[in-house]
Amino acid sequence: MLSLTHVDSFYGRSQALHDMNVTAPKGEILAVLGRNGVGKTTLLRTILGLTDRSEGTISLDGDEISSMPTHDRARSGIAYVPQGRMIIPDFTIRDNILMGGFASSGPRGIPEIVPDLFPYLMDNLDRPGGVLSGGQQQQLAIARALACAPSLLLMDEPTEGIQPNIVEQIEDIIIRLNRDLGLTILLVEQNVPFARRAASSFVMVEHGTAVEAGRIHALTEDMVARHMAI
Ligand SMILES: Nc1ncnc2c1ncn2[C@@H]1O[C@H](COP(=O)(O)OP(=O)(O)OP(=O)(O)O)[C@@H](O)[C@H]1O
Repeated sequence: MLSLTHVDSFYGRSQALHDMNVTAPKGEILAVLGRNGVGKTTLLRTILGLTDRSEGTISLDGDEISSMPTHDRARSGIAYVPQGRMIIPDFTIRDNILMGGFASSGPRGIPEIVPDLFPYLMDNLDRPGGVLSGGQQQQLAIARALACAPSLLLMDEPTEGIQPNIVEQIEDIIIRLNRDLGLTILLVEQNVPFARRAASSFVMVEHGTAVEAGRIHALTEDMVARHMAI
């Protein structure tokens, strides 16, 4: 289980998270919902220690991680699929995947599940990452995250900017990562129907804090309208 208790987080002097409390049960998907700019990405970055400073408690499976440097948080089993995917275009698909393994202390290589989940990537390991479509790059970003053998995956709008006919494939893969591999996933998502389909629980973020949270069936249309409508 991941839990954040009374977490504040800062970029320089600017405070982006205020008294944030979040619980992500082990082996479940937690949907992180809210409008643009409310602090969802900052929440993921804070869990990894990537903001300038944070206060409060962050614990993963009972271990306090908030004083650890980012590389130790990655070693403790946290992987990140960032918004925009951040593929290195001149690196091959193979090297982009292997790069993820350097974040872990375990064996390095292409994760066993990759051929099954992403046959196209396996068939094109020597092609540069930059030639891939948005959907294929998202697959690559997920494969790279899996290369550090994580127990917790932080995913930032994984279907954003992807062709509609590929979105469903990515969604199914995210659900498989949870159901088949047992990964705990924090899923930042604007697509509420997908969040309802995939997640067991949700947290609604506004002004850098959690304003609603609960099991996914408790997410009402009224909450969505109040906190997500533009
Ligand atoms: N590197 C940064 N330096 C300073 N302020 C930042 C930085 N990144 C984000 N912020 C500010 O922190 C607040 C939260 O931004 P964040 O990107 O976490 O929101 P978000 O909910 O993920 O939005 P989006 O859906 O647009 O990514 C915003 O006010 C933003 O301007």
